[in-house]
Amino acid sequence: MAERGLVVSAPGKVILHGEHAVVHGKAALAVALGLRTFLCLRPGGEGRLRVRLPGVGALRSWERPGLSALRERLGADFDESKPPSAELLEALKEFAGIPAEASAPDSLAILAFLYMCLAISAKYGDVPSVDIVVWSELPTGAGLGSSAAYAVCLAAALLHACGAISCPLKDGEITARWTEEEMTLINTWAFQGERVIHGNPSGVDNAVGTWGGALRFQSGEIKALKRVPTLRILLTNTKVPRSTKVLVAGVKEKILKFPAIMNPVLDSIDAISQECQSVLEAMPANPSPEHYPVLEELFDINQHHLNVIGVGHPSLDRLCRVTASHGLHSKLTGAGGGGCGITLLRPDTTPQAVEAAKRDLCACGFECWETDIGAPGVTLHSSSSLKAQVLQALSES
Ligand SMILES: Nc1ncnc2c1ncn2[C@@H]1O[C@H](COP(=O)(O)OP(=O)(O)OP(=O)(O)O)[C@@H](O)[C@H]1O
Ligand SMILES: C[C@@](O)(CCO)CC(=O)[O-]
Ligand SMILES: [Mg+2]
Repeated sequence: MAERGLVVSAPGKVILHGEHAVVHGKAALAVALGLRTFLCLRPGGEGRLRVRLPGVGALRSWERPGLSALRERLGADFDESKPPSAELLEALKEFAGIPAEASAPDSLAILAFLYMCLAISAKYGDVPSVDIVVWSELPTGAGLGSSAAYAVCLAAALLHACGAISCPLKDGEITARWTEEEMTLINTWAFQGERVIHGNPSGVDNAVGTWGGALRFQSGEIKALKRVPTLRILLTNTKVPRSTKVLVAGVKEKILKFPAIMNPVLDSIDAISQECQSVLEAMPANPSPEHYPVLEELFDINQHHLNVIGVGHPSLDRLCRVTASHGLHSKLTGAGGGGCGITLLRPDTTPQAVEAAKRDLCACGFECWETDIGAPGVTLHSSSSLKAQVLQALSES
């Protein structure tokens, strides 16, 4: 590890279509957001590992011998090809003094850290004494993949600290990316972190956090979209809190209760993802308005489907009504139940029209912003290029 440490970052994501259905083997289309989570890893005090997570108000520190003893005791249970077992997570919670039914953001974040740290060091060798601080431009728990961006940053930093992946940053460079093979490894371990936080994730969010850009994800298969036009998306955070884990479990229950009713809905969502992909790939790089009616209609249909499978929320209905009154089409994104919605802006939607919609959305107590999509995936930064942000995060924790 470099003397002054290193900084890694990973983007959040927007799911255009396929949330929830993707957990059940259907296709999803997702794009990386221009909002990122950052992690700074620096050599730490002798014999200790320290983690500061100002975004969830957590600060923890452990003696390395205590962690090594725990790893020895549980070593056989760490297997990155399987979901972490309930017994293993219980043992980690007991060690960290986390309540058995923990679902608070700080508890889940610490649990994911401990799991990844011990599992990675069981496989690749000890994590040295380090100080870790994580900060984010993403709202936590709002549907923009904050858990996956966190897990991707942790995976990259811990794999790097153990020497399992290289340091691709050359002297004088500000950013660098890892090789395809290294990114596959980062993605595998980030998925394990997501499993600790989400219970039963599909893997789409960590795939976008790792690879960035725009991709189609189905049953673990990741394909970059052939061509993605410049899409203008307005993001709105209803600020209604929700848990992806709880929403995913609720959908599963509904499918088990009404399989003949719910499975066709999932098939229809799958068909929406296919149709949207075909439209996007047929569009020119700078699309003209005539391509938009189909994309808008697909947003509307999918939003109805997501309500049918039980992941809507009155705040999201309101968001859709407000944007519809400005001639704009919206759907929830991510797990739903509150959190964020996305609104498709046409190339000819005027700045005045966007401002008017934003004003009405803000009057509902929502927060909105226009953002870039198709951002790069997991990235290594020179720590000097992000010095101000590192100092700010340290002062907040
Ligand atoms: N910056 C962060 N620092 C530490 N933990 C974080 C951070 N961001 C997210 N987390 C962890 O991720 C959890 C939120 O994950 P959750 O999956 O519910 O929401 P999301 O990932 O933002 O939305 P979605 O999964 O719908 O895209 C938090 O409770 C916390 O444990
Ligand atoms: C709701 C979900 O489909 C997307 C969350 O961003 C869950 C997942 O795929 O893991
Ligand atoms: Mg998540």
